[in-house]
Amino acid sequence: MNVSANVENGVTHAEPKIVAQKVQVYYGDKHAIKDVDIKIQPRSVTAFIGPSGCGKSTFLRTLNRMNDTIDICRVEGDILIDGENIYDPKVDPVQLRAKVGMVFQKPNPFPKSIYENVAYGPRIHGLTRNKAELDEVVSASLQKAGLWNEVKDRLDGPGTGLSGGQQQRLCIARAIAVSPEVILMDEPCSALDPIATAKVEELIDELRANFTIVIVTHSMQQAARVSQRTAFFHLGNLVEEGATQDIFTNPQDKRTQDYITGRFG
Ligand SMILES: Nc1ncnc2c1ncn2[C@@H]1O[C@H](COP(=O)(O)OP(=O)(O)OP(=O)(O)O)[C@@H](O)[C@H]1O
Repeated sequence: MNVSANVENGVTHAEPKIVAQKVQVYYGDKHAIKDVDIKIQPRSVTAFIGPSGCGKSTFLRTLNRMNDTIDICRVEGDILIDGENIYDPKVDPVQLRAKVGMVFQKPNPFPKSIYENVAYGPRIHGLTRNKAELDEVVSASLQKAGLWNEVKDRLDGPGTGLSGGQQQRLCIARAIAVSPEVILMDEPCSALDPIATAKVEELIDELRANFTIVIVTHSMQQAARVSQRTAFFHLGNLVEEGATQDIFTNPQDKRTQDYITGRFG
């Protein structure tokens, strides 16, 4: 954890957890992210919003090098997490993705038991020494994901047998189990009904006490409900970023204003 902070006008500013500088992303010749600079605060929720195709998911994926898995994708610029450039050749992307976990649009539990879904990461990363420790990590992760009471009597049952909302919370438990510092969420509620969505949003609000969360969402209401900071993207540009309340009530750029008032998107 980065503990340094400074105080300005009585407001405490923590050191940013993530600093992106002059980030460009290309898919072949297509310039999908253009010169993006952003600082992401620790232990808070930052929402990425903007019209379809503006580059929200592409930029999100630069934060744990998920774009490395796309052949035609090229990333330029620097992304520092706790001051370390994650694109440095000495960074192991597998370790990076344990530190910067990800939850996807569609819940994607492994075709294994609920227990195994959560135990898999700690096991392959060698985080526990014995079965008792692994059991403890599995139960703690399910508790943090708000799923323990619903599944504690059926840990051997298949993860895919849960409801969609429970599956998404299982995927969040799986991400938490390897003790990440950052959790990236790419439209985590888009496949869920309103009740399951509300539960996941409540969970996101609880998780920000311990994790830095970045969420891509199509729902401005969701961004307003769950995030403290909001970044608006348009045609590959980061148009503006600020306190969520300011972005929604007093946007500085006409494009942001047009988007939040429903004039395009
Ligand atoms: N794998 C890919 N190969 C080629 N082009 C891609 C790929 N993924 C995304 N793009 C293009 O990059 C641009 C940004 O896409 P991206 O999915 O990041 O936008 P988005 O804002 O997340 O959109 P949506 O809200 O619709 O999910 C789009 O023009 C898209 O067509």
